[in-house]
Amino acid sequence: MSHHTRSGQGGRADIDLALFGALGDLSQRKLFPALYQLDREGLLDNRTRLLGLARQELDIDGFKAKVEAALKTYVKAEEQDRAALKRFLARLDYRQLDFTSVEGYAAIRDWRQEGLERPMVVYLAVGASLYGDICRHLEASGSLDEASRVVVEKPIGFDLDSSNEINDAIGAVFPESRTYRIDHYLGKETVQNLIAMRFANPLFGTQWNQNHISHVEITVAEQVGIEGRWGYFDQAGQLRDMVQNHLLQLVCLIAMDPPANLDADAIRDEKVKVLKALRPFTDDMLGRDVVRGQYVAGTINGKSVPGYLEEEGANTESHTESFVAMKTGVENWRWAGVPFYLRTGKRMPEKLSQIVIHFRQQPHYIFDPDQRGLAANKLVIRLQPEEGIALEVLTKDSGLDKGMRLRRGPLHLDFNSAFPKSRIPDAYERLLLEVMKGQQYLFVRRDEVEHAWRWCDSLIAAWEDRDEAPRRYPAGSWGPVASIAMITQDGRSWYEDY
Ligand SMILES: NC(=O)C1=CN([C@@H]2O[C@H](COP(=O)(O)OP(=O)(O)OC[C@H]3O[C@@H](n4cnc5c(N)ncnc54)[C@H](OP(=O)(O)O)[C@@H]3O)[C@@H](O)[C@H]2O)C=CC1
Ligand SMILES: O=C1O[C@H](COP(=O)(O)O)[C@@H](O)[C@H](O)[C@H]1O
Repeated sequence: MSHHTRSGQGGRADIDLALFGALGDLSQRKLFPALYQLDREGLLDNRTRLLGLARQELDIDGFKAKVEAALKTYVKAEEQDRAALKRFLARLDYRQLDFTSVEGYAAIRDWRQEGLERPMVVYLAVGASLYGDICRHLEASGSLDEASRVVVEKPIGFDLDSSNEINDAIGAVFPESRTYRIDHYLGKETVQNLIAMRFANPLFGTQWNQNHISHVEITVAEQVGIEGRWGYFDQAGQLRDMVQNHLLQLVCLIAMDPPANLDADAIRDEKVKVLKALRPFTDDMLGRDVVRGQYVAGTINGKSVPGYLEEEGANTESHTESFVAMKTGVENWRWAGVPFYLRTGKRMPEKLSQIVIHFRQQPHYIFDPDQRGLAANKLVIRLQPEEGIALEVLTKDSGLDKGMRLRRGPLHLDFNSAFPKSRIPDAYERLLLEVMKGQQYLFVRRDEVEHAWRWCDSLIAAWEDRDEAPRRYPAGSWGPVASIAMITQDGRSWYEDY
């Protein structure tokens, strides 16, 4: 049986996992908790082993103590289960390793000897500058076989050229069919529901085009600032950090044509077509259709927070954007003339990720002329918090004195109350499980990364030519006033029923 399809006893994931950067932030905060949850849910094969790799000298007990502490911190108290924790810790092993030197990689090859009958997943929870070295050293040390898979984190580069270098280095060792590029937004429950909602419901399937949709809005607002990551973030900015990957993936899932089936490449082929059809930015659009912002000191939930230029390690000259809003479009038959308004920023009043599909009005209006603006449906897809989908519909206002007054109200599917018993898994749980099963549909293919960068690079080049300071916005606000003007100039507004 091929390693690719093997799923182990009872459909459980039967792999060995080697985790590079096992003591880093991502591993401790996200990956170990996700792996623990998979184990607790009975989704890991009894034989599955986890090897932590990091620079620190630690014995196995010291490593287990760190992982246990991370689980106690990052797993909800009611989900901590003594038996599951014991079983999980028993799977762990640890090797100290300098990732840049091939010496020491033999330890991975030796650890593999026990598990050769099942595939090894190599997870690179380290900066992308190390991906090339690690892949080469894994190969040179004989630690890999024809079934080994690699998982890599974002950001894949800083622009198209640097992403090509990184992808070439990975591709020299791992073929595309065994490379899993993470975009954790693809692991979020509601993001996957976009596929189910669009392609399983004829109601939406027939309406999903420029004949029926007037515009699309995507807001990904974060309450956090840059969380001590000045060194990385100031080089990147919100366009590279959030738009190039997460927001463009959301655009793809909203805009793509129906795939022929649910195979990874069928889905990814359709996403690539969307990325290729994104309207490129020209210089004259910059002032009108794009707003860059940077937060200054303000207040969130009654607490004062510093401005971007006062963050730890800041360089006070920086013009890096912590907010971006833009109007773009997908230039094809389905979406011609439908604006896609995107906005994302740090230090906004609340954490909120949502997509709003605005449907067109009826061709002929017969109700109160004062209510004309109300008369259209909106589909609100809430990614976080409180995952759910609401369809805003119009009904008659009740009461004898109301005549035929219209009233807006939601047909609402709140995942937590509709399906109270089902825990909504963290994105990393889903993604890790899919890698273990050898399924690639929730991972980003190389050409998706390339087209996304090509589009972003055109915008960045235009920004660099202008070298304008970003507009200021107070922390705790919804971004620069210009981002509101950008949409009101089209006679629309950002959806505000939060
Ligand atoms: N943290 C997050 O929430 C997210 C992270 N990512 C991506 O995930 C990756 C990891 O991020 P994060 O966990 O935050 O980074 P960290 O810096 O916290 O972790 C990286 C780990 O790798 C170790 N390391 C670095 N170089 C070497 C080396 N030469 N030899 C051995 N060990 C080494 C570090 O060890 P030491 O501490 O000793 O230097 C550290 O433990 C990055 O690509 C990041 O962009 C993506 C999305 C979210
Ligand atoms: O990839 C990243 O995502 C987080 C936001 O993720 P979310 O799941 O909390 O919405 C962002 O804060 C970070 O800067 C970025 O690198």
